[in-house]
Amino acid sequence: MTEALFGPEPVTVAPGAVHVPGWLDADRRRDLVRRCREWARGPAGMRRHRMPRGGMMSVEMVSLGLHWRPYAYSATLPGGEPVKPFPPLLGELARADVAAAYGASPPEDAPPYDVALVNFYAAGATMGMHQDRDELADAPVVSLSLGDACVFRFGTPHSRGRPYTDVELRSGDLFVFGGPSRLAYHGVPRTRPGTGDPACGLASGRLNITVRATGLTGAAGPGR
Ligand SMILES: O=C(O)CCC(=O)C(=O)O
Ligand SMILES: [Fe+2]
Repeated sequence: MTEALFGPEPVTVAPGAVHVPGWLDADRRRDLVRRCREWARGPAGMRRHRMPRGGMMSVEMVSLGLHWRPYAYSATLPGGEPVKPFPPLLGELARADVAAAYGASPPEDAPPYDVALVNFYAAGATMGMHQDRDELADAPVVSLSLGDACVFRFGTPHSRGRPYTDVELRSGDLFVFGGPSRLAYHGVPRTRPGTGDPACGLASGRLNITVRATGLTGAAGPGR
């Protein structure tokens, strides 16, 4: 493996969209899985959202910093309970992730990372093609994958259909999408049960963490 010899090499999938295979080392993977388990616990734990047309999402998710539901952020959960705080560690990690993907740190005055969505894919769970467009800030979205591998479908900002690239995301991989790809359609048409990484502490299923800058937690936003 050249990765073992040279370390993780970024692969540009589309302008501003970079895949860094094998980015998280084993200690970081284990630590993130342990943290995800804490974040997943109730109260304010993982839930499946109903889509506007009535169907349920197959992915379970919890958000940190602000509550996300299709398709908006709010400062509290629907029952008024507080949202789990955004962990500073994820903000620091996201900045390091952007630097690893783009070869340059985000500018000092970049909008701060303030929200993370933690998704759990049990066997059979999928995510349809969508844009991440509920954020006001244009900072790149940072995505970290743990556990089972998946097919991550990455398209263009223009349509949920072709052209797109299918990227295999494995445990420890980083994917960053910003710039001209910030609003690209993307989704997870399948995971690959049994291809995971039991040493990271996840016996089955796939975890994905996306870290985002919403531009909403300043004075005027719902995070106030
Ligand atoms: O699970 C993934 O890799 C993608 C997740 C995603 O697109 C999202 O949470 O908006
Ligand atoms: Fe997304």
